[in-house]
Amino acid sequence: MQINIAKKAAADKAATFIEPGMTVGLGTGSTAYYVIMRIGEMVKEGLEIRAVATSVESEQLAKAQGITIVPFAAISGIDIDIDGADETDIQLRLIKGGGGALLREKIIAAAAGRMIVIADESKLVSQLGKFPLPVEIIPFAHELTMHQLEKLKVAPVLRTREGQLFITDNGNYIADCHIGEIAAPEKLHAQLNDIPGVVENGLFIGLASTLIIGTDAGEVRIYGRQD
Ligand SMILES: O=C[C@H](O)[C@H](O)[C@H](O)COP(=O)(O)O
Repeated sequence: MQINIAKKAAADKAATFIEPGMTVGLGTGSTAYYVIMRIGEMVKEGLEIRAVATSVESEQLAKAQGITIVPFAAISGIDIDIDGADETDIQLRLIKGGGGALLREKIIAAAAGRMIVIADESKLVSQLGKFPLPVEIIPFAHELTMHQLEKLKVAPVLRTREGQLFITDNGNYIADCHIGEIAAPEKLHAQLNDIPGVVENGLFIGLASTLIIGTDAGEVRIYGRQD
């Protein structure tokens, strides 16, 4: 596999914020892949941490790297969560869920003392919305839920994979909403989650405190909390 220098640079920097004894939230996606690999190296070098994962895929990758995954019943909190994003603005508002992991990602981000977002430069936008906003909906009467989404004029399209409906780790569907520029993300977030049948949407607002952008030259820029 060809290494993505920008994603790896952001991930390697994020891993430096991990301290011994921490409980770490592991994100999902091609950028989170690099941080899981880096944490795996650190564990092999003697770092003692425990982790929880935001997807089955990340849990399997972490275990394969020797990272200890603990059950949620065994922890009282999460010190740090490191995850990617499909889009981020300068205020650290995010669109997530391109890989379908948004619900578990948001549960873990909300429970974490700190969320660090890692991304390459292409993810940093002046206004959210070019990337279709993923909305997780339950299968029961999903046709009705889709009608409710249509009333909001968000142009929802049920996600498919290889001709079949995409199913999340939670057994739900994803409606990708083709909105264009989202003028008021906070308002839209509330409107979407007000629809019965919507489990969660991919707008992450007020959750991230640090954004690490990696560049193709292998450098990083940090936004938000720096320490
Ligand atoms: O559901 C997937 C997650 O929200 C990912 O964090 C997001 O899609 C970014 O993934 P990637 O780093 O592969 O662009």
